[in-house]
Amino acid sequence: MSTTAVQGSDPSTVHRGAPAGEPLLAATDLVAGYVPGVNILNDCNLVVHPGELVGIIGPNGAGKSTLLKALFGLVTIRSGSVVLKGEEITNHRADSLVRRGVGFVPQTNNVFPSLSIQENLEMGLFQAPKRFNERFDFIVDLFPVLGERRKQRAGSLSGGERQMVAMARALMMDPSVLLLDEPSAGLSPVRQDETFLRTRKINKAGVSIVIVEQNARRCLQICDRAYVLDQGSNAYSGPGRELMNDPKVIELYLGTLATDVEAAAAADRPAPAGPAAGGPAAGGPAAAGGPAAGGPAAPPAPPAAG
Ligand SMILES: Nc1ncnc2c1ncn2[C@@H]1O[C@H](COP(=O)(O)OP(=O)(O)OP(=O)(O)O)[C@@H](O)[C@H]1O
Repeated sequence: MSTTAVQGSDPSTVHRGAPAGEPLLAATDLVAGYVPGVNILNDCNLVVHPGELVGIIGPNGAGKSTLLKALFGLVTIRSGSVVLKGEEITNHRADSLVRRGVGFVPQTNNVFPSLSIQENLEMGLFQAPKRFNERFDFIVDLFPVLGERRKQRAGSLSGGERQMVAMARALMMDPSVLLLDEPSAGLSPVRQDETFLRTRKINKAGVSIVIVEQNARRCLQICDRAYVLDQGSNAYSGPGRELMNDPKVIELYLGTLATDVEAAAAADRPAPAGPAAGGPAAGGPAAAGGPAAGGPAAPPAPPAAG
């Protein structure tokens, strides 16, 4: 089945493949931006149903990170609405969103390097410290290594391990939906794989997830549904594996099929032209927003990921 290009904001095309029933999170016709008069999101739509893992992919500068930040109150929404569990949360402050069940993991500066793993997790629960033992048990069930190494300084961890701590910190408040901003960025391929598996594991534990990713193929492999954003609007949407095999999405956003490259290599001829596989080149503007808002002050930048 080929994927439907999104036309206007007809929910049946904008949210193709979405389960029936009341969504957990629904963003409708969002217009948002940083500079007065310049909109980065243009009538952007997204729904997340309970238990879903939803991906957001698209070229550099498409507005993927901006969409997450708008959902989390870090970028002002100029028009449109965000509804969580039937309740309007448009432009609510991040700390209030955290209390209501929205977790956010920024792309960078997302751990306190001078604090231990346990202290980082305590920071994630500063609005409800009495729940520490219960939530810590949940985290250690998911990621046993965090229990074994709870006294280790976060700054001494590898990039992939720091991402794990950042996700765990956001999970401490028991969110119903977790927003992940490019968790694989800057990691080696092996660490990226681990990060995608961890994301899936968190989702299987019952947490709905919205994940923004540069690594479009891996993202489509793990997510239930995905949205392709282009210039701040929905371009395509559908089940992850359908999008991955849709010729238009491949041509515009995913690049040459790996199988084409393999076949070309075997035949010792150039692969078909197209953008680099794995999505457009990284190196877009640095994401604004800093550490998970709704939490304590910004931790200093962690050492380079590895
Ligand atoms: N803090 C900011 N102030 C002004 N403009 C910004 C800010 N952050 C991002 N932008 C602009 O918003 C647009 C969308 O950026 P955004 O980071 O949301 O895109 P993206 O799809 O996540 O891209 P990438 O994959 O490169 O991270 C870009 O044109 C960018 O320059």
